[in-house]
Amino acid sequence: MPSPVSVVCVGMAGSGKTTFMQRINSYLHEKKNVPYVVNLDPAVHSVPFESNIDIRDSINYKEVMKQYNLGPNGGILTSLNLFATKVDQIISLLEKRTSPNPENPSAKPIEHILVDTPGQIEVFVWSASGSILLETMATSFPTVIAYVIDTPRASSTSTFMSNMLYACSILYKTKLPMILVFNKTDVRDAEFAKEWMTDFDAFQQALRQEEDSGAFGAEGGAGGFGAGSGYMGSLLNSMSLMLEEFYRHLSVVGVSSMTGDGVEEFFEAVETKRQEFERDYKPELERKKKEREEQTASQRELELGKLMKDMSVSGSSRQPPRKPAEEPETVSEAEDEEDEIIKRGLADGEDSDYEDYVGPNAGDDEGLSQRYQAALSGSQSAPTDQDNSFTRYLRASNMQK
Ligand SMILES: Nc1nc2c(ncn2[C@@H]2O[C@H](COP(=O)(O)OP(=O)(O)OP(=O)(O)O)[C@@H](O)[C@H]2O)c(=O)[nH]1
Repeated sequence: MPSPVSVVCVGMAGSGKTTFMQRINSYLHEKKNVPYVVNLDPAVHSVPFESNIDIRDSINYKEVMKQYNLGPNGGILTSLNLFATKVDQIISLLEKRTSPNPENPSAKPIEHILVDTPGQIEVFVWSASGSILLETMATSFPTVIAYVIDTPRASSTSTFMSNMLYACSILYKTKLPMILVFNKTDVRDAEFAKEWMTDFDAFQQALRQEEDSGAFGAEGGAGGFGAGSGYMGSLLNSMSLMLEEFYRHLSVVGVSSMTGDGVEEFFEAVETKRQEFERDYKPELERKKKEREEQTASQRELELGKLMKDMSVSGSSRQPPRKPAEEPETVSEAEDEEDEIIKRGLADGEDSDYEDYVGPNAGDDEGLSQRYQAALSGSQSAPTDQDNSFTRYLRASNMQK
């Protein structure tokens, strides 16, 4: 059985993300292939579908704004940051729900995880918490980005190009397979967009038509805009050439979230991208994960080494005490000496007791080092009481749904 795929919907405010989520959710319900729905938008008033995990259940966005004295975007960002601290519990919950249930083997395991994100796209895509959530998700499940575009509003060459550049930057940032969803096809068919992405001449022709109609300003005008020779025209031209390579890595579908047109095609694209993820992205992600783990392990080793060194400096008798004959010659030397005296706990400057002190020997160092190793590795994996209570909370809220 193929592994469950996670579909993360991103898109500019008003592109129809939520309506699209509602549509694909109801499509899967119709197919008796019930998805697992995650809402990551803390500021949304009401969602027209049921979420299994909802950021709003654990984070009160309005309260976050008030407590941290933040504006709307800062509030969303901080809410996401708070939520991201519990990403491990969320992933283990998702893993549990997507694997076969031993108590009910006939129950169909979840095949799709649908994730809705905040309308302020940059708050999610360019924030550390957004990256953490996406990366962690991608290390557990094949993850696909569905970038929703408002087709009627992308029908001029310049807005189309702005949208493509935005999509390109998201692809570059997330490094995940992407599907371009041209939404609202009941208002404007997406054929023009597909054509512009595959046929450079068609895009050039549309560009020329817009220039001729004066869309970028009159010929010989202040900006020098004009037929064929204008700044905007040549910029759009070279950008569309540059984006050719980017287009090749995308799946493009036209959808109407209103009528449901194109939804089947969308899920075909999801399947193609899931396979692509397994083939191309997963090995790269695993290589990076291994690299990070190795880095963390060597960093931990380094910290441990430093810790052991510090302990032997402050606690052992390896450092010979300064001879009383050596008088300090400068103020800083005098201060250093005073520090030394405080360290030894000999306020009167006599160091006879200090000579008697026996620091930890090499065998003890080793034992201590092992104990620290154990403690450090333990602190990485053992869930705290707080973690457990959050998991219980998530489970409870999930059961109610
Ligand atoms: N005609 C038409 N309108 C649509 C379609 N999808 C969404 N809309 C409309 O577009 C508007 C915005 O839709 P939303 O789903 O709220 O968009 P959103 O991207 O979630 O918006 P934010 O919550 O601000 O991020 C609403 O008025 C929808 O009714 C569609 O396929 N066709």
